[in-house]
Amino acid sequence: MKKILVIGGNGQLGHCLQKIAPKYHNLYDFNFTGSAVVDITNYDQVDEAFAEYQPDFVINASAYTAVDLAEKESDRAFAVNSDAVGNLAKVCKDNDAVLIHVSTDYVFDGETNLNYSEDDFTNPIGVYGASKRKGEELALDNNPETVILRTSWLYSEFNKNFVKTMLHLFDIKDELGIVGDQHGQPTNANDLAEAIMDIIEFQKKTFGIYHFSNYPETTWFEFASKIKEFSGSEVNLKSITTEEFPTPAKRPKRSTMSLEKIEKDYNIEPKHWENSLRDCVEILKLTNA
Ligand SMILES: NC(=O)C1=CN([C@@H]2O[C@H](COP(=O)(O)OP(=O)(O)OC[C@H]3O[C@@H](n4cnc5c(N)ncnc54)[C@H](OP(=O)(O)O)[C@@H]3O)[C@@H](O)[C@H]2O)C=CC1
Ligand SMILES: Cc1cn([C@H]2C[C@H](O)[C@@H](COP(=O)(O)OP(=O)(O)O[C@H]3O[C@@H](C)C(=O)[C@@H](O)[C@H]3O)O2)c(=O)[nH]c1=O
Repeated sequence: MKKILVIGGNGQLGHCLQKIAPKYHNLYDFNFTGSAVVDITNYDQVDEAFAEYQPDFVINASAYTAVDLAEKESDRAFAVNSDAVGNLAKVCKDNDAVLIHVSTDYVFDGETNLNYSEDDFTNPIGVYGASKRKGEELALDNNPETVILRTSWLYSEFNKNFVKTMLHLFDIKDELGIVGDQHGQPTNANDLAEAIMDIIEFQKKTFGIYHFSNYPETTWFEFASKIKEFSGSEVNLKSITTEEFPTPAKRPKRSTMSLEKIEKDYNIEPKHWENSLRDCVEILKLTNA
């Protein structure tokens, strides 16, 4: 049986992978590790994990994802999102394991009206995006046979994310201002977990950078408006500008990504974000999470 090692197994994506793992129990032996057991910046722990689990595939679901805090904790962000990823790619190469790594739309500056393709020029405007971009480069330099999935605006029923933040704020506020001039593609992390498994299952693998998200594009305001609709909240939402919601880190104005390459090479069709959002809000309503 092929073995899959998941690093960052307690994060949002890690939980979604844990959720679908039972579907594959006849095909793959999964090992989920959290940062307490495998700290990706501790290269000895990474080596020990490879020696113990001898994985055929490694999914890197770990990352430093605090976009605003990264502006102050740049060293930590680069250690986790760049250097450790470069090391992991090298260890995968040395051990004949295929690395599936996850990156972000925040590698782009967002100053375009078009959907970014995988080859488009990157120009991160914050520390988090810069650290993720450096991780992409180091991974591919050290191991060209790495699959990098760039995704965007992830949410799910697990951990902290925009959907859960909104539902919480809807409960405690009468009115909320949400930025309406930043465009992107919300993505249910459960769909990302499925796409990762589809790639692992795909026989004729191709490597490099792929974009994966739900589609089409929207704004944070429209996204919040649908969360409101699906949850049945009575909150009053107001579309505001980026300038009216100052944050320590800048966010791209339009980081929308073309999804053609993954469809062509891996036969993975994107799902409409509203359908995937509806599923998530239903789960959250049922579980009161
Ligand atoms: N969230 C989003 O909106 C988006 C995320 N992405 C990318 O998707 C991937 C998954 O993100 P998501 O699941 O949301 O992230 P989360 O923040 O939910 O989870 C990240 C996980 O990484 C772990 N981690 C942090 N530092 C280390 C470390 N040194 N060693 C091992 N594990 C560590 C954390 O564990 P612990 O807390 O125990 O330290 C946490 O469980 C990441 O690569 C992220 O950059 C891309 C686009 C959007
Ligand atoms: C809470 C809140 C946020 N906002 C805005 C701020 C920001 O522009 C936008 C989203 O805010 P958040 O801080 O939740 O999202 P942010 O951390 O920027 O999300 C990003 O996370 C990283 C990890 C990624 O890789 C990206 O793809 C993206 O998902 O919503 C409001 O306008 N009103 C509000 O009440």
